[in-house]
Amino acid sequence: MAPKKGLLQRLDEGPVIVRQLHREFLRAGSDVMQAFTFYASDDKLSNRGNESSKKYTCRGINDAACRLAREVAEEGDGLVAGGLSQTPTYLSGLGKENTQKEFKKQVDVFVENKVDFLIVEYFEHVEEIEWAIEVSVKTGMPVVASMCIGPKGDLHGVPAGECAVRMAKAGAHVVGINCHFDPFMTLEGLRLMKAALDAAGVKVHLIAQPLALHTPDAHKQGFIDLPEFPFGLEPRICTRWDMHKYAREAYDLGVRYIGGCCGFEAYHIRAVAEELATERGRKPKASEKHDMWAGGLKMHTKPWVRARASKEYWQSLKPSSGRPFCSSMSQPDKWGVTAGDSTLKQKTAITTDEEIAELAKPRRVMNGK
Ligand code: MET
Ligand SMILES: [Zn+2]
Repeated sequence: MAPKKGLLQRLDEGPVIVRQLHREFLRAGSDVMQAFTFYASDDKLSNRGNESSKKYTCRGINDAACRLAREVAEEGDGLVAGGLSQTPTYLSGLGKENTQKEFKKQVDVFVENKVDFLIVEYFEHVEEIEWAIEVSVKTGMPVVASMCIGPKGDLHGVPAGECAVRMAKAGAHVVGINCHFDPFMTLEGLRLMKAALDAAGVKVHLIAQPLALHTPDAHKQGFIDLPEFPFGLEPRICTRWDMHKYAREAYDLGVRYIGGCCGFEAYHIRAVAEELATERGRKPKASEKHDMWAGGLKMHTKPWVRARASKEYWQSLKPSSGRPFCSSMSQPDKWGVTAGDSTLKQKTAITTDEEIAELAKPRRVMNGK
């Protein structure tokens, strides 16, 4: 008889690869191995509606993710964080008790795995994140809370500053913004948060985990409404030089948890860590084979490329896109722009075949025809 498979083997969809992904970021300078637990609540996993998803449970995924993150964190001096995010239960209007039950199941696994802290992230509604913070602080662990909002506030119309104050008052030790907007729009939102926290006399640390994508044309709901979301966003990717600028601006603003969300690759994090090497008192491991500010180009065979081995050159570069028929800005999806305050409303607003057909049409661009 074949031996029974253990949990990790049953969930074996490439733990080697997951470990390696953590490892790349650890070497690039990440202090935190954030376990891959995003959206891994039971209600979300069963929401996926396909047969194969049934083998994935909140407990199974979160447990395996925590173990893998810890294994790699121990290869350096990394911390492990377990993350919670928004739930279908909240969006379906099923109320506080049911929503908190979903959070509690995830948090229990994080407690059992002795993660170093919790990240409550990617919430569009401040009310829901308050419920998540409430459950999280009961563990006694440090709680980081970030919303996927921009300078225009949450999807119920609560301003960014007020969201920050409410997250802090709910008990979060670090508050801020993740995902949905580019680094510079995210920092705009954080400026508003900082001002409101200062005005309210509330002392907490700040976190930024922006996209590694330029989104100057995004509206209230961020990159979700861009026509390129989610599979055509590559032309918007930030360069490592954008990340140097982001890291410096974030630090100067007083942000001390400076990270990244969708689109970030290890080299982006290395740029952040190198920009702040003096403040951090060290360079990342990956910098042993990487000269800052393109120093390695001094060895290039072509003299005009050798001439680019300078901070000034890369800091002032305006990179071309190489796409002559593309505009720099898109027209965000009209549902995201106009549907207003709640994702719930947006979901129910789109009902007819005509509306769906309209949505599927290629989007016009702002500067073109
Ligand atoms: C859509 S935001 C995703 C956040 C999560 N921490 C992740 O990196 O997967
Ligand atoms: Zn993201």
